[in-house]
Amino acid sequence: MDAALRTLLDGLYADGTTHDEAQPDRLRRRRNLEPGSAELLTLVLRVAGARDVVEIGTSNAYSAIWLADAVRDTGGHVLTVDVEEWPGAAENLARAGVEAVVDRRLGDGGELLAGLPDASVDLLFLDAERVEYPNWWPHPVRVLRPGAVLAVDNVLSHPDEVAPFLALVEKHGGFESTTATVGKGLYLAWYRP
Ligand SMILES: C[S@@+](CC[C@H](N)C(=O)[O-])C[C@H]1O[C@@H](n2cnc3c(N)ncnc32)[C@H](O)[C@@H]1O
Repeated sequence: MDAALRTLLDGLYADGTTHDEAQPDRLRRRRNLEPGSAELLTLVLRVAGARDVVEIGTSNAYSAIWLADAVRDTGGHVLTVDVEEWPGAAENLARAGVEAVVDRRLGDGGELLAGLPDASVDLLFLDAERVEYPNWWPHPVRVLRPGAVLAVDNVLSHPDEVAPFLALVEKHGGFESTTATVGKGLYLAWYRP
């Protein structure tokens, strides 16, 4: 990542932290991915050579910018979806100069996944309302290509909320996984069906 983009991202993260500290309603907070988690996730993306990347939970596009910068190295693109139009999302993608590799949609993550073809995604990042993930089954796994990466944030900060989804993944089988003790806990799994 070039220094100018990192400066922009650091500014967005700092602004988001200030914003969220002053916002009592959890659902109105931006809840941006922690920088350490973004660094690890995008390193994994690059090492995996992931090209078709899907993010559920755009917020103001902080993590989408990280993903977009990484897919420029793999020749890929990012499809990111959110149920809400967050202030700043479009502007932030433009400021970062990554619009060409990002398809930003408004809608439900589960519906988006249900509409994707089988085995069409190289990296799926789930960063939305965690208790909804089991309702999306089997699509989070159905859409993964062999060798794809499944990433889920907040695994250590909200273990009870992600447990039902991770239990489905475990029961399905075919994953080599770990939870990185970075940020709020980033679950990373490699898919070998
Ligand atoms: C933790 S924030 C995402 C943060 C973002 N990934 C970042 O790092 O900047 C969670 C987001 O999920 C969105 N969301 C909640 N339920 C959703 C759903 N069913 N489908 C898509 N997005 C959803 C919320 O509107 C919110 O913007």
